[in-house]
Amino acid sequence: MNTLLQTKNLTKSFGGVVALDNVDFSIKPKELRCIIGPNGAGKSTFFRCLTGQHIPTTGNVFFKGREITGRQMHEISGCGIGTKTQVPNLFDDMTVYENLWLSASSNASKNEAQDRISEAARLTRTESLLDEFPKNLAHGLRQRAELAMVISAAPDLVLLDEPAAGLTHAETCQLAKIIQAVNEKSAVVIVEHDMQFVREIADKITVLCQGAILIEGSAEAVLSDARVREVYLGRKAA
Ligand SMILES: Nc1ncnc2c1ncn2[C@@H]1O[C@H](COP(=O)(O)OP(=O)(O)OP(=O)(O)O)[C@@H](O)[C@H]1O
Repeated sequence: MNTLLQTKNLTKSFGGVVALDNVDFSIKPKELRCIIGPNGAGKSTFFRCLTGQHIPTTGNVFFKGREITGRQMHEISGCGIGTKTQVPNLFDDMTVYENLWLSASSNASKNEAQDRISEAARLTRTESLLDEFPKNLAHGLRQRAELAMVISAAPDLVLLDEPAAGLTHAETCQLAKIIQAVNEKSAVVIVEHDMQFVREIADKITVLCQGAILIEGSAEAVLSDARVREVYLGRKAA
């Protein structure tokens, strides 16, 4: 299987605003892709059309060759797509372990779920947090626990919406390493504003601008492209 996720002519309009305009996008299994773009480029809309938070106006989304266009979030996660939005997904009154158990046991036997939790905690370096309640965790630790919950379901694809938001520099560097470890098992698509984080982690980048793909390619080629500097990075990048 060469393509894990694919969109064809993906379009989303809000009244007269075309937020996403005929986007053809694809990623391979185990790929790590960052999606960047200026404010209003359509990044969140694209992310939400993949996760089931938005129903596309026209166009299609395929995952492992099966059409998933317009399916609900729980159906999409059941197909093997794990999503971490900016909205907290941990239950505050359950321990981190219990949260991970909910995710891991949804589609696995008891033993397998236990193994998945151990692996998710190891990859996200949350072993010492398993008995904690999420409400008592500082932002950076909570973000790691949230990621652990997502990967406890052993998804083939992990979608992350601005995972570095609100993190310190040290936490951001650590998150980059954690995501690279997660990427050894799953493909990862990241929508991100933090360019330092993108530079650190990105292998391949897709740039959205005015709802369409402006350019995509290796991080080096994309970040040095004049059009990208103009629309996204501006003079600061010079
Ligand atoms: N629910 C909505 N109703 C109306 N217009 C919307 C809605 N969501 C997004 N838009 C519009 O669609 C366009 C794309 O917005 P979107 O939030 O996807 O961009 P973005 O790249 O994620 O921006 P940002 O980086 O600022 O978060 C913008 O013009 C925005 O105003």
